[in-house]
Amino acid sequence: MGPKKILLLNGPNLNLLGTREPHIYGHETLSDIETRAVSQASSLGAELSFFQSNHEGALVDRIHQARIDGVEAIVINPAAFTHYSVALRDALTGVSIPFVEIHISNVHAREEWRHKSFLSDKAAGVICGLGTFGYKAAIEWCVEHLKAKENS
Ligand SMILES: O=C1C[C@@](O)(C(=O)O)C[C@@H](O)[C@@H]1O
Repeated sequence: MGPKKILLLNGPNLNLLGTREPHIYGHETLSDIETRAVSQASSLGAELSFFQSNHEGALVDRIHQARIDGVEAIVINPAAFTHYSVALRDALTGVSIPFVEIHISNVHAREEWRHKSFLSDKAAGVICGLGTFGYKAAIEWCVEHLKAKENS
């Protein structure tokens, strides 16, 4: 059996990380996050691919492709789509791949409409407010989870 496949997805405006409201989202760029994620996964014996889009349909398509590619876990920061996308929820539940929802900021300490997520109740877990460290924690969990599943 080959290495466990993990997919990292980022939604709209996260391509602007580094310059986008740094007091909320910090100074790291998306490329910093993706590069670190690839090497973290590989050091844990997994294989990570990544994708960012500002378009809901493109993310839906990538989620469908994940099933064809044999991806076993998804880490997703759905960004603004979190708060209103039935399509992303249906795509994630439709492919039946466990996913971790992550947010860089603590959405519960922000505007009330950010408290609602269309994904959280379907997620294996939700991480928010830990900055970009949340990605690292989510990836580590995915690898542990997949290993435990394999050995059970
Ligand atoms: O774009 C984003 C980023 C975010 O998902 C976060 O990572 O904190 C929080 C969302 O409310 C927001 O729309």
